[in-house]
Amino acid sequence: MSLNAQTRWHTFQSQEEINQAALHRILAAADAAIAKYGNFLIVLAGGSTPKAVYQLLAKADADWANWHVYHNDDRCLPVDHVERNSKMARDAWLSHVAIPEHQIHDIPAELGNVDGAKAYAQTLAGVRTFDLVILGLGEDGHTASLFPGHVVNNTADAVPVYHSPKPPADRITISQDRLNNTHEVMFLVTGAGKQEAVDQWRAGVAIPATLIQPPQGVDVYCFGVQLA
Ligand SMILES: O=C1O[C@H](COP(=O)(O)O)[C@@H](O)[C@H](O)[C@H]1O
Repeated sequence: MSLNAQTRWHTFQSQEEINQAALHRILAAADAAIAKYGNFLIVLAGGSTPKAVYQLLAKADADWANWHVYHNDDRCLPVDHVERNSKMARDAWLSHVAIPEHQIHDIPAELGNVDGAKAYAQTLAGVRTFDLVILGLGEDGHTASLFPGHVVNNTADAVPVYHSPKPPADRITISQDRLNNTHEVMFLVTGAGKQEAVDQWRAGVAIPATLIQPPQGVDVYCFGVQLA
């Protein structure tokens, strides 16, 4: 199957429509996984795009006791730094629901990219195929902390990132191969400045987001005008 055939584009007219659709997709994936496996393994995107969806999840009714939460990347900054992806997710959502603390797996990016990546690779060791990976798209086409021009590093499930073009320079990301080890992927693509990356993606140009090709393909939630 071609790359584009595995990329399903879902278009919406407003941010609120995207947020509601994403909310329902996440809750449905959770119900299905808990019915099948007894638990739900979700991997969160960072950045600004998913925050409103996380705020909706904070008010949702779900079987939180069976949710296990991971992050697709984080920035090497102090734990309580406003730019930490884990802080954003906790403030918007995770601190407001009854997911057991030991099932919230923050990336220990405060340890630095080498030690933090090693520790997170150990956290991921033996974890089954993820159920749902949520991803964002940067203006330069990056996703998670997989950046254009960087050598793809699949030596471990979590790997250090150096010289990120988007600050901070040091980061940790789940590797391409481990992100692809998932039943579902949902990209949330909104925000100014993403049009060029979307155009490249749709034209079949290789950008970091196109490294994500799990067996079931990916679903991209974006505005209709982005595809016009
Ligand atoms: O730096 C990052 O950027 C991407 C996109 O962020 P956004 O603010 O444009 O939504 C994000 O998906 C990634 O997790 C984050 O670390």
